[in-house]
Amino acid sequence: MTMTTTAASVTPRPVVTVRDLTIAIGAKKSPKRIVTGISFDLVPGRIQGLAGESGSGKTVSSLAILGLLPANAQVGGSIELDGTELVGMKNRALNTIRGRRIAMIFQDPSSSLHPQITVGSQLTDHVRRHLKLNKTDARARAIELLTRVRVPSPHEALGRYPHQFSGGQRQRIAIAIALACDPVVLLADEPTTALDVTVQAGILHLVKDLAVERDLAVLLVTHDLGVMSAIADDVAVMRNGAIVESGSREQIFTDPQHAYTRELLDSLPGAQRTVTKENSR
Ligand SMILES: Nc1ncnc2c1ncn2[C@@H]1O[C@H](COP(=O)(O)OP(=O)(O)OP(=O)(O)O)[C@@H](O)[C@H]1O
Repeated sequence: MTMTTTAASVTPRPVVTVRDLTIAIGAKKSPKRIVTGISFDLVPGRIQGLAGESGSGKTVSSLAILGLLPANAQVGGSIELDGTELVGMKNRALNTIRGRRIAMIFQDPSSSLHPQITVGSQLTDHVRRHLKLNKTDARARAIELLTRVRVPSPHEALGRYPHQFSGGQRQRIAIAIALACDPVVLLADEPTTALDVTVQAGILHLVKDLAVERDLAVLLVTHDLGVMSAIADDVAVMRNGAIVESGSREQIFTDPQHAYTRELLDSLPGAQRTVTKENSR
């Protein structure tokens, strides 16, 4: 007898919905339009990619989700987190969401790590502040997180400073801090761009595994289509502040519809293009 089930085909409800997002930055009377009405969803357990060349508006869009745009930015449209509107939300309210429900990692892990504070203190201060854990529980949590992101010798790592780790390990530590409060959303902006190719794959697979095991909705921002094809489930391609095409990874990489997407794929070096296509099957 053949068993059929519909459960596997049901995509979970998005935790973040971005609708008609517009962003302009600059003087009130003549701001520069940077994002011109983009829409996408972030779904638990899935990785949504935002691709496109430098300056297309990827970073600005992800910063808008965190409410981290400069004061002279004008934001229109809607960004909902579990039904709560974030656009126009007061900074104080946003502060409780940032780092707690929505976390972010950046290209340069050093930007999320204090150079003069031990890794242990950075992790335990974070969980003690947000989760109100006592010292012992915070330390146990820090070790558990470092173990999960596969930082070698987690107990010793707690007493070391960021510069005593390699770039890849620093990014793992930044990921541990990002995960410390069990966020529902992870924004990853060029998380492997500063790393050696050999180190990149490990970080990408970690992000992918974490998305699945923690039901984390991930926004992966990168200009690198090789990175995108390695782990994204869905891809939106941005150009000049607009999304020109979006679809599943497979569709974007094997059957691109928009001329600009084809142009981006064609600009990849031959070998990488083959890998990228193979990754997406
Ligand atoms: N604070 C700001 N004030 C004025 N313009 C800005 C500001 N931040 C970004 N921009 C402009 O917004 C546009 C989009 O920048 P953004 O960083 O989002 O691009 P990107 O697609 O992420 O590219 P990259 O990978 O190079 O960061 C660029 O033209 C940039 O100069």
